[in-house]
Amino acid sequence: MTAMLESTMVDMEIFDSRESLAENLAKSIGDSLREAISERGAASMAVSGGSTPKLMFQALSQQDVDWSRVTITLVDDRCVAPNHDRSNDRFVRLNLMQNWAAQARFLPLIGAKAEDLTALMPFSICLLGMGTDGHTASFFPSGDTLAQATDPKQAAPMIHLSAKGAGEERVTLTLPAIISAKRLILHIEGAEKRAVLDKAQKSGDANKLPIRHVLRASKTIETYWAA
Ligand SMILES: O=C1O[C@H](COP(=O)(O)O)[C@@H](O)[C@H](O)[C@H]1O
Repeated sequence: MTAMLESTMVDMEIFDSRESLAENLAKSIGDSLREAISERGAASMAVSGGSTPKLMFQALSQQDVDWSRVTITLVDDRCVAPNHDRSNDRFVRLNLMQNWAAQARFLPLIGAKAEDLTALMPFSICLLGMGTDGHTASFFPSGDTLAQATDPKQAAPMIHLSAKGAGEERVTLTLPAIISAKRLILHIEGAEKRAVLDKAQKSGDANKLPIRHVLRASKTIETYWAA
């Protein structure tokens, strides 16, 4: 299914089960990583945390890729210790940096230097998630630096943000860093998130459903969804 919003194309791939989505998305990302390595000798990938990508990360970690040529960083993280149970860094290390993918290089977002992130851009893959409040990355409604984070002319690749609904202080890639990715993927699951995405594709205030900033600024976003 393809939906059009202004200049954005939302290509939605719908799966019968979350397991099938995880397998298919992992294979597709594996293909893109292999292609980037064969064309440029290296690949870079920015991934989201939360809970949704767990199964997909486990499948991706078993893909036959020359992981020693892949650098992985985060789309966003909570400013907590790397062993904290709400750390996206920890989530990625436990679920993605395993099996074959243990050979990949990991660049934690907390403490990353702007030049180290810029060196990875444009990312071969940028994998986004979305909360039921319409946040993506750490673009939270009412975030104190939401305007700077979503400024299409923002030169910094990452920024700190605090918001009432976000819990801890956050660090997030900025909009230009996200939408410049060669492949931009949104992975969401469940009827509630599907309804939020449907709503976000209609006109309305982007600061209230911040996924709209990405939808409106990117040309194409591949969306993977399962109930
Ligand atoms: O806060 C966050 O939430 C989103 C969505 O997480 P999920 O648990 O609903 O999958 C996630 O994409 C983001 O990386 C995370 O920091």
